[in-house]
Amino acid sequence: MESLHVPKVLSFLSFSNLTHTHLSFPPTTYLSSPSFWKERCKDSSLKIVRSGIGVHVDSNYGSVSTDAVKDEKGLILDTERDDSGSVIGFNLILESVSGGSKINEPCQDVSTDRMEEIENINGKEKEKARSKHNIVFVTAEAAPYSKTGGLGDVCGSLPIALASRGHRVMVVSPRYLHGSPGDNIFANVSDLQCRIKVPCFGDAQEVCFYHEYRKGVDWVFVDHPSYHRPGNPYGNGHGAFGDNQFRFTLLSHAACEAPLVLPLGGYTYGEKCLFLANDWHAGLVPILLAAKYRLHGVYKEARSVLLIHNLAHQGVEPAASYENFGLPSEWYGALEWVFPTWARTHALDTGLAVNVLKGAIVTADRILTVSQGYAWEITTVEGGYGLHELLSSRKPVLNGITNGIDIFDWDPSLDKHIASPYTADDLSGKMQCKIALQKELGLPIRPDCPLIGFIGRLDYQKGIDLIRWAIPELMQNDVQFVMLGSGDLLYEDWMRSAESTYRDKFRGWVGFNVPISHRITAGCDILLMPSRFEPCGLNQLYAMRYGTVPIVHGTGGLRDTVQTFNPYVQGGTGEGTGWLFSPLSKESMIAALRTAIMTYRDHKSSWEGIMKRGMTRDSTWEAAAKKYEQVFDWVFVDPPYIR
Ligand SMILES: Nc1ncnc2c1ncn2[C@@H]1O[C@H](COP(=O)(O)OP(=O)(O)O[C@H]2O[C@H](CO)[C@@H](O)[C@H](O)[C@H]2O)[C@@H](O)[C@H]1O
Repeated sequence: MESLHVPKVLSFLSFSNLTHTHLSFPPTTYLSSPSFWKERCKDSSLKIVRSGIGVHVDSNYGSVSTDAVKDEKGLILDTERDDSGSVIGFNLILESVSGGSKINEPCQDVSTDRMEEIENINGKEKEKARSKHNIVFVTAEAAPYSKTGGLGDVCGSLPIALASRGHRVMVVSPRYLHGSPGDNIFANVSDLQCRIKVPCFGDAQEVCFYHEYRKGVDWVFVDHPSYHRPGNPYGNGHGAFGDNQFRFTLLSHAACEAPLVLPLGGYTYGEKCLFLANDWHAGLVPILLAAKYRLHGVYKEARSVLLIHNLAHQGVEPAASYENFGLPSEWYGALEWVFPTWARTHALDTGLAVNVLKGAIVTADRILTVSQGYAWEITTVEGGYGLHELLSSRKPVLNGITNGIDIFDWDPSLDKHIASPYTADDLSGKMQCKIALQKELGLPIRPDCPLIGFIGRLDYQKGIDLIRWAIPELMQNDVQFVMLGSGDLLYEDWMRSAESTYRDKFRGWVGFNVPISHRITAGCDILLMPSRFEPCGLNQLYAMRYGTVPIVHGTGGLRDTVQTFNPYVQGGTGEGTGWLFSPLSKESMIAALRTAIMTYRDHKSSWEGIMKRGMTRDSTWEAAAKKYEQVFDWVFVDPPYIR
């Protein structure tokens, strides 16, 4: 997907300087808070127009703060002046209303109008969070603006769910332009006319911000020429972009500035916010909070949560590139990463590298993954990708919350991409979808023939090699098989050749196509997911919602979300929503498929029961959002992990 893929077994890395207890940096020699503002302003085209009790900062669009400044106890002091401007008193303002600052007005919370707008999303009263936070998602992808996989889906829908529960939510992501009609997705974003300079890669890099307020969420896009090129967010047909470290360093720096400098809806988010850093691309965010901002008295009340969607990608770069991050040199140890001898390329290779995700793990206030099963797996040698010891050391603050899905985007009764709508009460439309899919793909139209689907990145993670290995045997059965995916060129070529080998049974659609993914999800009877590891997995959730029965390897989030069919319980009606197989072998996968096909053919009512249980299962973000809120409450109870 992106950056360096870290070899699976890195169990004997140097862990010196890695854990919290090992983090020891020289005492800070940084300037106090007002001076820091001066420093920031030098870097970021903001300028101090007056200093004294308070700090006034001017940017391209106006003055950000007022006389208000935090004292040691976390209260806000607002000065009261007479007509001549002399200070005649101070007012204490409670923390709870210190959410952000309106340009040229005293600090106060987000406006009531705006809150009501957030509350009325989807036109119905929603259950509200007990305590509301200013939340800043930082992510390389957010659907519908950008998506290569599940990260985009989650960052496109979880923020909306949280906003609808009363939180103030901003998503910061790059403004990718590819020079294609797809760029139209940014048609409604507006230039905030805010340019800042961020210190990294040996210079002050200028970025600017675009914005769209949609579904209660502030979608903020960082703009820089390095985000404008053909391909996907991480690379093109020639592989990953060589400057991804630069592109995502920019993103993280810009995201840290956004709550301070962007007057969204008239108010900045302010310093008391919660950063949700997604995967390694945003991994610098918790590091910057600890290494730069907090040391200068900024973001002392902010917290960071690292949300791991996939531990296999860590943002590993040569050690010499450390200076590019714009971090103090004494923080090198937080990102230091040493490859084992066998993974080095030549005799003089010392194996020294820097690892952004590792840095985030040792600085974030809490860590989350996208299922409970995966939260445990990443603390094991097999699932930890070299980081298991470090993650184990942070177990007290490590949790897993299973992803939800966007139930409006993925709703078979409303889906505009599919041939015919259907519901759990009336499944007739599903057969129409199957016939339409067979027709579209040029397969023989055979309503009774089990149609098996696969959707996903053609990647080692997804067990695509197992499918390739199993296809000759599977194709001896009376089944049809449809695959949609892109990625590894070897497997793209194999899909094309399998199509000509099994003309009446196999179709391989090479590419990334959202409407087709909906049609496959609706038209197939079975969805196969032999993932080697799967932090959560979304396709099995979509499949169940569409009455398509998942057959999955029992790992991570797949094991947490799919329940194997058991016909002997519930008075003979059975329970379960699909089949889990284990171990990950061709034999066990084919055995599970055979069981499913036999059930499909010979036990129609059992099959319908499996479909309906899947369709009515709760996969909403609403349930997941409540669990996120619990973690948000915990993170604010604890002091910052690195102070
Ligand atoms: N060729 C194609 N055309 C159209 N759509 C395609 C496609 N290939 C994939 N998709 C779509 O991309 C998404 C993939 O989501 P997944 O959760 O299955 O995997 P991914 O590994 O990207 O995400 C990582 O992050 C997510 C989110 O946390 C975790 O669920 C997951 O386990 C983890 O690996 C789905 O919406 C799927 O339909």
